[in-house]
Amino acid sequence: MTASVHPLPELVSFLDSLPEPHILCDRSYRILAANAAYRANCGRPEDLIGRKCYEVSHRYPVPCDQAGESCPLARSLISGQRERVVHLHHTSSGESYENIELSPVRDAQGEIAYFIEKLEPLPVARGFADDKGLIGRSQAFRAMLELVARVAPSEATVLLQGESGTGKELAAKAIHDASRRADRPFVAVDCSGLTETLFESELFGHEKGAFTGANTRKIGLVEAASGGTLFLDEMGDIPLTMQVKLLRLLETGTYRRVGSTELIRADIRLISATHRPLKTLVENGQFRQDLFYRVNAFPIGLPPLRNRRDDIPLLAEVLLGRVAPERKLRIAPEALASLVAYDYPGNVRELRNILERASLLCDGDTIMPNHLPDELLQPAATAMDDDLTRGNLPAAPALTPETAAPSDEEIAAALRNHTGSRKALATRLGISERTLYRRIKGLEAEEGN
Ligand SMILES: Nc1ncnc2c1ncn2[C@@H]1O[C@H](COP(=O)(O)OP(=O)(O)OP(=O)(O)O)[C@@H](O)[C@H]1O
Repeated sequence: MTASVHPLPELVSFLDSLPEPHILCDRSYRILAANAAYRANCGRPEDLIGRKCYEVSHRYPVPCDQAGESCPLARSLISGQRERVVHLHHTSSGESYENIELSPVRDAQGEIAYFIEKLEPLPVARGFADDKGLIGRSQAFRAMLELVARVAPSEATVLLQGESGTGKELAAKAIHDASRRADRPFVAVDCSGLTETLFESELFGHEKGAFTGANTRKIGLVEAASGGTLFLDEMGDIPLTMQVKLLRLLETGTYRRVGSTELIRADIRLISATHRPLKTLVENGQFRQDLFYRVNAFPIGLPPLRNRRDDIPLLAEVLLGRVAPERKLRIAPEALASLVAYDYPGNVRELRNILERASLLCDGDTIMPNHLPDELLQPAATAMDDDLTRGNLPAAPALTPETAAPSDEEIAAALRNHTGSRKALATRLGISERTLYRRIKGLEAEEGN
């Protein structure tokens, strides 16, 4: 039986028949009824009925829009229609992201009298207890998550744009997991690692004898992803000649294996990612405009970590639990202050690496400043001077999608001067480690010519 204080028996019994958690509120945010699914999720009737929805879900003393979040009830009162938002809610299993759908219910005079709120857990971020999901609470992160949640159930082609280590692959996987294709394959392809000749046969497969070394017939990644999602990472690195083939696949929905004349129908959803500004590449003639419009149907920007600094304490805590699950490590306030002040050219990946290293250096249960790398402990200018005296590269300005990738000369100079690991160098250049390897390979090939 639905718990309620309201004499609306038909509506209340209808709510109780619904499997998803639902509540009925009045215009002043008061919960009038909660169905069984909601009570199982969020608490006993005496803790719910008559209380304000923002107190129950958020533990806020004021409505969400006065606490810096968007409030679907306030929005619905203005728009007069159904509103959807993504909120972080307190549930019986801890904090978790929920899709909230709020529908107004009108009285006989046509005035909005009540609201029905439906809650659905968001498969794109199953809460922080999950060992893989996206983590964040900041405004910039929520705006990104809301787009991810909205586009996931559709078939739209998505372009994820953001610096290296901002979580593009994690977001792509989240979209796949929340889509109708979730139980089919998610196939990730690193386009920067593929040479021109490999690109076509890897993507489309080849027939036996199609070229020297093709001893057997091989299915391509498009076929392997059939029914699921194909994730093309580092889309900006696809050579122009291959862009034509990709465009044809997207336009016709068909492709041919190398060495075959048979047309095969592709059943994939495409998600691509880039840390390079595709628009600038189009202007420079390095990326086809027609392909750009195809892949850019639904762009989502992933914010760099330094633009969502308020997420660092939460990220640090959850990531520490992920890198050292068997230990109960905590972070000393001084160490946390250094973590929050740092700029993270390598974004969340760099934070994760810093925490992994700190957990290995820490014998006790508290991460102290001396477990953190030097560059976090010095003011920016001092860190840079120090680096210069050691002959290391000064921290490169972090690459944003608006700025260019480092030139070959910059990479060659960085390689000559850098004494640390390749991982550290990639971080400083603001590119992923695999991109650095590819660029070094390119430089070596040039030197060999
Ligand atoms: N919001 C986040 N919450 C939790 N972990 C994250 C988040 N963003 C990134 N990470 C972690 O940071 C690392 C890098 O993430 P990911 O590979 O998705 O980044 P990327 O943008 O695809 O990087 P690249 O452009 O270099 O391929 C992974 O270990 C991932 O789990």
